[in-house]
Parts: sequence; structure tokens; C-alpha cells
Amino acid sequence: MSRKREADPDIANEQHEAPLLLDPWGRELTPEASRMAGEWWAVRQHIDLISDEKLSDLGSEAELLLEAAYFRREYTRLAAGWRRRDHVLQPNARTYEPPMPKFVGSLPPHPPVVPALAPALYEVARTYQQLQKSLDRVRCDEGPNWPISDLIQIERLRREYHYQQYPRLWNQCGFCWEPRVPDADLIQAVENEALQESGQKLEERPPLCPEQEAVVKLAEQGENIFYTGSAGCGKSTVLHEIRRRLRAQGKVVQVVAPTGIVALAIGGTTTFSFMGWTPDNLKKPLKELCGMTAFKANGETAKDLREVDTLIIDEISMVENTFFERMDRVLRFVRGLNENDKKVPLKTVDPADLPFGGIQLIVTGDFCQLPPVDPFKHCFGCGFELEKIDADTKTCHNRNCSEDLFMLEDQYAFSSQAWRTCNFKYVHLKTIHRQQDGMFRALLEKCRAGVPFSEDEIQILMNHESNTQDALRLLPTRWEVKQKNEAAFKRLQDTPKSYLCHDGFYWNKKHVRLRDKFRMSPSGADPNHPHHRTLDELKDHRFEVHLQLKKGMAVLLLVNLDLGAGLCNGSQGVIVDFECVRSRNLMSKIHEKPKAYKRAIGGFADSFEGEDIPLPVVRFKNGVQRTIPPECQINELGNFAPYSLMWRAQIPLMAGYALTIHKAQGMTLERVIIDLDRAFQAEQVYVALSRAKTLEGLKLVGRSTTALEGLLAGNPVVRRFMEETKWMEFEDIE
Ligand SMILES: Nc1ncnc2c1ncn2[C@@H]1O[C@H](COP(=O)(O)OP(=O)(O)OP(=O)(O)O)[C@@H](O)[C@H]1O
Repeated sequence: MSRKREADPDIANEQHEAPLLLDPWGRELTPEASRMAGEWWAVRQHIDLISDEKLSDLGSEAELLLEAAYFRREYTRLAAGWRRRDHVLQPNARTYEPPMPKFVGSLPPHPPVVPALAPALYEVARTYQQLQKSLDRVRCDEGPNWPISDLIQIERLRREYHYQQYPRLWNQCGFCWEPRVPDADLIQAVENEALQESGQKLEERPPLCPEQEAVVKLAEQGENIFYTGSAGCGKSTVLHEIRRRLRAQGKVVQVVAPTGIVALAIGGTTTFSFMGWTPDNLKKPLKELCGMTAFKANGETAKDLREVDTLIIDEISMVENTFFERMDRVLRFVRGLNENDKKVPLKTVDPADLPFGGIQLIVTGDFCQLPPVDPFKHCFGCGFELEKIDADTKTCHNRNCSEDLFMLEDQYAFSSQAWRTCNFKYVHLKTIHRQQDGMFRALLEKCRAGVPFSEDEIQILMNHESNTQDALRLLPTRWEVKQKNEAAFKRLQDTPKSYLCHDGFYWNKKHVRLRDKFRMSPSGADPNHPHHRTLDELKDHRFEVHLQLKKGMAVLLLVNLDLGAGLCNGSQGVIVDFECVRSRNLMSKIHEKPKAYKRAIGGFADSFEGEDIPLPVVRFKNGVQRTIPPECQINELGNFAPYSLMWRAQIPLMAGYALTIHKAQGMTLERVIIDLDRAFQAEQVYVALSRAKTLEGLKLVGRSTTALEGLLAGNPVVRRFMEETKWMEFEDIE
């Protein structure tokens, strides 16, 4: 049989019209490689259509199977050679399933459930892979000698895998997906990951509700998504689940947030750190920023950025328009570069045509919450510091720069050009989990939408019956918070107990870019411990460096300790006693935890130098009393497992008298007193009010009425965006 088959004219025609395909690295394939992919898919589809489901008699399809094997190899040869027709595939090189051309129809993207395969299915997939490998060893020009029995066996395994793994998909598309098994490295990495399970995973989380689950499914299908919803609808909860599931698929998932506080709380990094930038880098012209990112640290930053499959951006409301735009442009540039060819100019690079250089982008947050801090500081084009013309407009005075006016109303990411190219699926989560009370929810929704409160509603908010004994005060400025906490602490008679945090890291040397990340500096927190050091990278951590506690002190819990008992991040209580434990006893209770966790807690215990550790006993507002042991929060860094880790261990409590509204973002509070006297942003009002679980647990004091009347959230630009957006219906997602 001649392997040099001419292209099927029908397919060839379709190929003419269809855009060129992208290889798994997002590079545009040559017409020849795209054609081979098309041929392979046409033959594969044909086999699936003509053979019965169980493949009881596949002998008659042998010829087709041989053809498919040939096209697969040819596709691999051309794709590996990328732009070279004469590329020769090494005799033992493995081959790849070609990407799907448009004419095949809209199949969902390949769902590679790699590390989560059931053992039986795993065996099927592994046998498939081994057989495929042995086939790959037979050289291309020996095609006719490929063992038919192996080809048939491979086909059977493909189907068996598909039936078991995706029973519904067969009916939808009449096509079997190729089994995917992790290679040895990945298996090893996944096992290591289990060993080093991060603090994020150690924390308990509620099961997802149907609409939340639907968003996760959308993410699993590879879509670009913007999902939003009112405060407390579970955006962060969904984010954690998306990361977990996509990583289980073997994808490189990075989670970022615009501020260090939020980034550390969600186990991610800041947007700056992800891009390898410092705030000063924004003073560079865009072109320089592209170059700097591409070649910084011998191209290590770029290498990492090229590996990312999915980027999740949290608190998108705080990401400024031009920052979002810069991320897009730089990622297009960097991911477009050929790793070996550092000087490829922008325009020759294919992923430059894809938003964010082809990364799957998932953004979340609520534009009715806090906006970007100090927007439009530097000109997007040239990096010059922008100057204010009036309260709403800035301009660039660089005569050589084509950028002109920057209007404050365009500050949000959704106003950027990049946003429009992302082709997001828009999801608005509707179920609010934080508040149950219908009237309170309605008031919050009004505030979020910027609908002015009526006189009666302001009366309700200001003068309803409340139980806010020992409540936390949310205040707009850091200075007020410091004053309040220090004054309350001083009033308590008890001798304070001191706790120094323990910071540490594990660096996987394969994450070259992280080499300089782990700098420890003297903390200077306690004069009795001059050698105490902390990680610079954790300076915004919610666990305090030097925690001081006293009996009678109001405290706030900073982790989900026991959801069943109602003890979660934000639970409030009072220290009623201290229970002294031996370090050995403390360690014996955590013997099943990951290594890094145990090491961190061990480090924390060491600072007591053999003395008993006084653990605070807290009576929470819901009546539950608990001794609070030290906790360790582990942040995973790097693109692949075993992840580099950095951690902080500390008693997971903070003074429960006052907190800034900024720090409270993302928290759920049972009893809260809000003084909006100095609120300077409309969105602060909504963020502050929506922290409370109930109206009963909320009290507004001072001149808050003025803020309620005058500082309504629901910025008109945000409102228009929300109204004009075409949100997906829940059923569409399913
Ligand atoms: N499906 C669910 N079932 C029960 N509780 C849930 C569910 N999803 C989220 N929650 C709880 O609701 C509260 C708010 O969740 P989360 O912090 O994820 O919301 P959010 O939308 O990110 O809030 P914010 O916008 O204020 O940051 C948390 O206490 C969380 O545990």
C-alpha cells in the first residue's frame, strides 16, 4: 500500500477555508502539518462511524488504521519540524495525536483526567500508551510493516477507555478520545505533590452548589471565563476548586491577585511577581517591558510564562486597565518567542495573535468591590509618569508618545482592549452563601448596584436591633485600626504571651526563576530573639510575625478550623484561658500531615526552647470552645510539582477589635461594627456591609449615615458593563 496518499479533495477544500491549526504549544502549524492533522481526523472519524461500538470485527478496518497511523506520524514529523518540510523524525521518536481541525465540529476539548484515573482505567490507558510507543519505534517508511494486530488492539483500548471515562460523549460526537496517561515524571511529581499537600488543600471547604459546579466544569472545558457575583457567593471557593481540578488534569495553573494580602490568602502570587515585574518596571515603554520580561534572568521568566496553561486572576476589580493590557501584550510577545531564537521580532510570532499568548484565562472578582489603587500612574506606551488634568483625567506629556488621555472611568480591566479579545464566557453566580436573611441580602444588593437607599432603609441599617457585644470594628484607615487594637490590648490586665511566627521554604531547584525569591531577613520583632528571621515574600501574610495574646482578648480566627463546628476564617471569640502543651505532644497530633507542615510547626515550637507552649483557649460567639493550635499556611510556587514551597506557621488568630476594610475583603464576620466616617471610596461601603453574616450582627456607628447617603457603590461605568454583558444562563453551562 502506498503511504504517499494524495489528500482527500473534500478535506483539502475545507482545509483551505479553515484557519491553520495550532500545535500544543500554541504555534501555528504549516499548511502541510495542518493538512496531515485533517487527514488523520477524517480517517479516525471514518473508523468510528463504520465500526460497531464494541469493535467486534475490526479486521476490515485494518487498512484505515494503517492510514491513521501514517498520518499521525507525518503530522508529528511536520509539527516537530514546525516550519521545515524536510524535517526527519528520529526513528524512535514518539508520535502525537493531531489537534482538531474546525471541520470536525465542536467537540469539547480533550478532557485529560490524568492523575485521577481509576486504577482499572489507568491500566487500560497505560497499555494503550505502551503499545503506541512500540508502534512509534517502527520507522515511518516501514509503515506497511506496522503490526496490524497492535493497531487493532490500540483501537480497542482507545474505545474501552472512552466508554468508561466519557460514556455520554460517545453519543454526542461519535468519536473516542485518546487515553492520556502521565509519563513517569508526572506520576512521580503527582506523588510528591500528595506528600507536600499545601496548606490550601489542608483547609476544609464547603461542597460546591450546582451553579458553582457549572463554572468549574466550564473551566475544565478550557474556556476563558469571567465569573462574578455578589460578595459571599463563593467566588474564592470556586477558584480553589478550579485550581485543584485543572492541576489534577496535569495542567500548569497559576493563581494571581493584584495585592499581596489577597494573593497569599488564596495561595497564589501577585500579578507583578507572576510577570516578573516590580512596580518600577511600569516606567518602561511597553516594548522595553516585553524585552525585559523575555530575556530577564537568562530567559527563565519567559520560560515559566510559556509553560502556563491556565491563569486565574482573583480580585479583578483591583487590576487596572493598562496593567491588564500590559500583561496581555507581554504574554503574547513572550509566548510567541521561539525558545532557541531569542531575537524573533514580535510580528513573526504566532501566539502573539492569541489573547494572553494562548493561556486559558479565568478572571474573577466583583467590580462593585474595591477598584484599582492609584490608576493610570504611568503611561501605557512610554512609561512616563502621567499628569492630572482634572479629577477624572490624566495625560502623557511625552511629545514622542502617541498615547494621550487616560480617563478615570476607564480604569477597570473590562475597559481594556485586551479584555475584548479574550472572548470570555460570562457567569454571574446568584446564590449568596454568606447571608441567609432575605431583607439584608436585598439591602446589600441595592448597595452593590448603586441604587440609593430610601429613608426607611437607612433607618433600618442605622437603628435595627443588633447584638454586637465584643464585635470587630471595621475602619477605613490603618492608623485608626492600630490605635484601636493597641488601646484595647493595653486595657487587659493579664501578662501577654508571645508567639513568633516560623517562616520557611523548600526550593525545587528546577524552578530556576524562584532562586532569589526566598530571602530571609531579621524580623526585629522581639528583642529577646534577635536571630528571628522572616521571609521577605511573606510580608503581607495575614498570620502575624509577632503575635501577642492575653486572657480576655477579643480575637479573630484566620483559618477554616472546623466548618462543621462553625469555626471558619473570620469567626470571632474571646480568649478564656491558655492550655500549656509540650512540644512533643503538639507534634504527635500532626504526625499525618505533610512534611513541610510538620517541619514548620516544629520550627514554631522550637522558639519556645523546650518550655511548654501556652495555646490559647477561645470561646467563640457560637458557644464552641476550642484550644487553638499553631497552623501552617503553605504557598506553592513554580509551574510544576514538586512545587517550591514557602510557609508561615503561627497561632491563627489576630486581635479582634479592629481591622481595615481592605484587610477584611474576602472575610465573613459574625459581629461587626462599622464606622464609615472616614470612608473615602463608595465601594468600601459595600465591602464593609457585606462582611456581616446577619443584620443582627451588624451595627453602623458614627457619621455612617452620610456615607450611606452619599457614597453609594455601583459606579455608573460598572453598572453599564454589568447591564450590557451577556451572562450565560445556568442551563447553557450544563
Ligand atoms: N456552596 C457553598 N455552600 C456553603 N457555603 C459556601 C458555599 N460556597 C461558599 N460558601 C461559604 O460562603 C462564604 C463566602 O464564600 P467566598 O469567600 O468563597 O465568597 P466570595 O464570593 O469570594 O466573597 P467575597 O466577594 O466577599 O470575597 C464562605 O464562608 C464560604 O465557606
